[in-house]
Amino acid sequence: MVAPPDNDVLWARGLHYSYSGSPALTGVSIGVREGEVLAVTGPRGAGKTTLLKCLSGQLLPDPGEVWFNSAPVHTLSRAARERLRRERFGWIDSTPHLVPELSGWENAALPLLVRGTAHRTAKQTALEWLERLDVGDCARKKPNALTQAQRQRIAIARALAAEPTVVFADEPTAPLHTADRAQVLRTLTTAARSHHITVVLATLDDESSALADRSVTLVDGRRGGGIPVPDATDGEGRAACSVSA
Ligand SMILES: Nc1ncnc2c1ncn2[C@@H]1O[C@H](COP(=O)(O)OP(=O)(O)OP(=O)(O)O)[C@@H](O)[C@H]1O
Repeated sequence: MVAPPDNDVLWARGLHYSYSGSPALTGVSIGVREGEVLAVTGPRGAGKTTLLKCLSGQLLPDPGEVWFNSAPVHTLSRAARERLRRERFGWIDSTPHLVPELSGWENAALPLLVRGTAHRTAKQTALEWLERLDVGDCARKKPNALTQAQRQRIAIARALAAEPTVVFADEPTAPLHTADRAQVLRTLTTAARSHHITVVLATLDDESSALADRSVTLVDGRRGGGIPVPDATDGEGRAACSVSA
């Protein structure tokens, strides 16, 4: 086995994945640098979600290798991969999956409470993240009293509140109105950068990938040509990186 480069928080080589014999990834290799926001773009069905699931240990590539912080993920047991996901990764889906019985802040605090964070600290942290995502007024409401956009902002707060090493965001602004999309995505990327959280963002949308440091394209389960983001600077003035082939 070839060891991954030290500065890649995630590194994957030769990823293949098929659903019942139908290929979704056919030999994708990718490195994700620590602290970067990497956009994975490509048309519907290109394999973006499957790639994020392989990188996050939800799916096991067959064959293929995934390394996190220079340690192999693809050889871990299911339980060890679940623990890794719980402790080091966050996931934002294209639709918010909140626990209906819990209030907004309880949903946002859930990963912290599961980790054993003190109740008071978990609540305080969750409330701060809800404020940052402009849903502070939803803290005491149950999901069924909220709009889809409010629920999605809570799901984003939940993913960030636990300050994971990597957040995987699979078309996270899909349920939002166009006017909300850029603002929520900017909040997500700015917050992630200020907390040194790496983001792998699957998106169909050019506006979203413009907020990333780097962009890679999938076409039919393979890497297409990468598009360097010409002048992607965020509020902190971070410069764009070029694509690694
Ligand atoms: N659970 C599944 N069972 C069978 N086929 C699947 C499943 N999930 C994805 N696929 C197929 O695998 C291929 C890649 O899908 P994937 O969802 O990874 O692509 P995507 O780029 O994320 O697409 P989208 O933008 O539509 O979400 C597609 O052909 C899709 O139909």
